[in-house]
Amino acid sequence: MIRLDNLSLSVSSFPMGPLCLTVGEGDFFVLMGPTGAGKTLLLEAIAGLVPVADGRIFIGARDVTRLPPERREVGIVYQDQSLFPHLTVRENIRYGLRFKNRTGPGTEALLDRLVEELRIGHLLERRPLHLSGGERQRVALVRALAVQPSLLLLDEPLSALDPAFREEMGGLLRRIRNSTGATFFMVTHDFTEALALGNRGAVMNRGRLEQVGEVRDIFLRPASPFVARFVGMKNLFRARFQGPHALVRNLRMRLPRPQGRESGKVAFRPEHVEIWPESARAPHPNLFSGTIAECLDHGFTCRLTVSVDSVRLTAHLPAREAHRMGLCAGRRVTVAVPPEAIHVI
Ligand SMILES: Nc1ncnc2c1ncn2[C@@H]1O[C@H](COP(=O)(O)OP(=O)(O)OP(=O)(O)O)[C@@H](O)[C@H]1O
Repeated sequence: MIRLDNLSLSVSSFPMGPLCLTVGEGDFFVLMGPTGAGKTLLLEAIAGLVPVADGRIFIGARDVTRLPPERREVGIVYQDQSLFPHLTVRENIRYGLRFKNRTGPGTEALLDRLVEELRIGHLLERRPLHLSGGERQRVALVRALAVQPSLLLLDEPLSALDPAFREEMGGLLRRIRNSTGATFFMVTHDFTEALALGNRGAVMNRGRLEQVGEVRDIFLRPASPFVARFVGMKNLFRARFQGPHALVRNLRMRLPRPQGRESGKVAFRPEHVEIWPESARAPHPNLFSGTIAECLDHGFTCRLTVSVDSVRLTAHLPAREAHRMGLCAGRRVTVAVPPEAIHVI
């Protein structure tokens, strides 16, 4: 549905690309990356809002590289919502419909459904200035979805909503994507959102795509140390390989499979590290005795740092579990790292 063919942009002093990317029809694609990585710029390039220095952009079968935004047939929902300040909510939504020449009973029925589901019925006669950030975001979503674009570009569309409503709107976006078959391309900073909504995605860093693939793969099998750190793989170590084992300093860890090279990096998620009482016999090959160096309470979860010889392992546990076990700094524990949780980079 979207194909970027060696795309380069040069906006001010920020060089981007060359990028190659294919987003399939009907994908819910999530673009992640640290602040300033170039995510919004890429979205804007696809929409036709920033000039292309080199390469091509295809949407469907059409080469849209030189087409103006209004001829690309994409919807866009911005972080700052970009509603017309002098029009009411109703007029803002209708403007999009008229502009795209979408009329008829089907459109009216969809509009009614969207107004109801995004709960903006009571806002229709107001102007954007008199709406909260979350209300403006909902109006912008209705305006973009009402024209039934085959490609919808979303720049953090849920960021101004409270957590409960955010989850609900995420569910709504997924339902709309499923029922329309449209392709969604969404920038997000929220990992939970990326995992819950996206089927495919990418991580961007300094104007380049570090990894493209299934969202779960990005979180479980990062392709580079940068992606591993970005997606929260707190345990990332240099290692030497000996057949099916990795040596991280003095720790010998069993790997899921033998490695054909001498050295590299191993990474595993803190959520996959298990903490057992010192005396327990955990059913794992990778068991290490250590001392809790730090126990940080995050409310519903605890982050533990455990010193095992000179290696510091990080584990995330449900807070209830950590309290039940009486975990605190100085306690001796057994740490288990399931081999299948270890990813080799
Ligand atoms: N119109 C512009 N003119 C010049 N520089 C720009 C323009 N838009 C963005 N930039 C610069 O390009 C870089 C990438 O910006 P971009 O907004 O794409 O980042 P981002 O990944 O979306 O960040 P965030 O997550 O903070 O929204 C930044 O250094 C920014 O200052």
